[in-house]
Amino acid sequence: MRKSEENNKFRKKENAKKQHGSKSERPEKHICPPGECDLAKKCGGCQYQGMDYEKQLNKKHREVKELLGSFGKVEPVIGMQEPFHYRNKVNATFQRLKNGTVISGAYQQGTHSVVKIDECQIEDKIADGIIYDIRGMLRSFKIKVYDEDSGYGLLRHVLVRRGFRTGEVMVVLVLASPILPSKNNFVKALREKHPEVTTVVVNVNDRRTSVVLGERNITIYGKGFIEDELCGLRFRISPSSFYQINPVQTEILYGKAIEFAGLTGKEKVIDAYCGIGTIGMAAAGKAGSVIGVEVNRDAVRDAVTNAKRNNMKNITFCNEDAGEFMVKMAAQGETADVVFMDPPRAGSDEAFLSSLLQLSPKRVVYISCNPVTQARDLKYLTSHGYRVERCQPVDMFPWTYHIENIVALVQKIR
Ligand SMILES: C[S@@+](CC[C@H](N)C(=O)[O-])C[C@H]1O[C@@H](n2cnc3c(N)ncnc32)[C@H](O)[C@@H]1O
Repeated sequence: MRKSEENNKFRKKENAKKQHGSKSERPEKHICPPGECDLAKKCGGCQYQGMDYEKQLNKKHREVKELLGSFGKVEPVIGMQEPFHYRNKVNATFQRLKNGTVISGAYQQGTHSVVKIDECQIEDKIADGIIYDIRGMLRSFKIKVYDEDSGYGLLRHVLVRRGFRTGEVMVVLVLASPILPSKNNFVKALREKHPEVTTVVVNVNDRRTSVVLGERNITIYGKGFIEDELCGLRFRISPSSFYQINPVQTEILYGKAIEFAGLTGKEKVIDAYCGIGTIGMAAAGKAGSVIGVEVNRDAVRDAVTNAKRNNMKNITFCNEDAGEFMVKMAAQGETADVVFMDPPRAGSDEAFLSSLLQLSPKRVVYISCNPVTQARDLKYLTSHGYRVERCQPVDMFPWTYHIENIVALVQKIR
C-alpha cells in the first residue's frame, strides 16, 4: 500500500457513478492490479492488496454470511466508489536504524520492526505528507527517536487526524517525556511547510507499552482538538477520542443505522459506546430523547460540547462503563425504546446484554467492526427474545479484511 498511483482509468470510469448500495448499482469493475503496492506483504495492513475491489466486497459478503447468515439475510456489502486514501487518521511509528537513518511507518505484521512508508494508498495524502516532513525536521531540531529496547530517546509516534469536511488538521507528537525542545520553532517550521495544520498536541507516553497514546495531552499550538462535519452536524474530536476513520462510509453507516432504528420522534433512545456522540446526535432529531454512554472521559467531554455546539436539547451523556450503566438502569426499573450499541472489537459483555433484556427495547441496532464477536452477542440476544430483522455490511476498510456490520434486532412476538 503506497506510492501506488491510483488507477486513473478507474477514477475516470467511476467518478460519474454514485455510491453503490446494491450489486447492480456497483461499479462494474474495481481495479488494483496485483503487486501495485510494493509494501503490501511487509506491512501487512492491507491483506486484500492485489485483489479486485469487487472481489473484496464479495469475499467480505461471504465471510459475514458464514458468521451471521444463520440469523437472517445478509445484504450485499455497501462498498466505496473510490476506495483510496480514505483513512482520516494516520499513525506513524518512528525508528532509528543501525546506520543512523530514521524511518517512519507501520510495524511489520507481528513484529516490532517498522516498515518505512512515505505514502500509502489508503491513508490521507495530506497526513502522509506531514509525517514525511516531520521526519525530515528531526535532525535539525535534534529530536531523538525513542528506542523501545533501551527506553532512550523522545519521539515515539506521530498521529495526524484530518477533518474530512473542515480540512482542520491535528498533529499529535507522542513523546516519552513532556518536553519538546524548541517547541515554538518546531511548530513554526511545521506550519511553514503545512499551513493546514490547525493544532499541535504533545501526548506523553512514558510507559513501556505498545499502546500508542499516553494519558496526558499538552496543547502546544491551536485549540487542542479538530472539528469535523458528519451528517450535517459539527463534531469536536480530541486526540484520544474515537472517531470513525472513513468519513465517506461513516455517513452511509449512520444513515443505515438510523433507518434500522425506525424512529418516529417519540422514542427514548440509548446510544451505548457512543464515543463523541455521533450516532446519538445524528438520531436525536428523530427521537424523543437520547442518552449516550461512553467510558472514555475525553470523548464524553467532546460529546457534551458537541451537543451544545449543535444546539441539541434532548441528548445527555454519561461517562461510565456501558455494562455498569445498563445494570443500574435495569435495577432502577428503567426502560428504553431503541438501543444503538457500537462496542469495540471485543464486542459487548454479559452485564450489558442481560441488562439490555431487562430494559426491553423494541429495537436494538448493533453496529460492529468485528462480526465474530457480533455473532457471539447475537446468539445471546436471539436466544433471549430477539430476532434479526436486517443485516447490512458496510465496507469501511477497503483493501483490508476488516468489515463493519449493522444488525437490526426486534423483539420476537410472544
Ligand atoms: C467502535 S467505537 C464507537 C464510537 C461511536 N459509536 C462512533 O461511531 O464514533 C467504541 C467506543 O466504545 C468505547 N468503549 C469501550 N469500552 C467501553 C465500555 N466498557 N463502556 C463504554 N464505552 C466503551 C470506546 O472508548 C469507543 O469510543
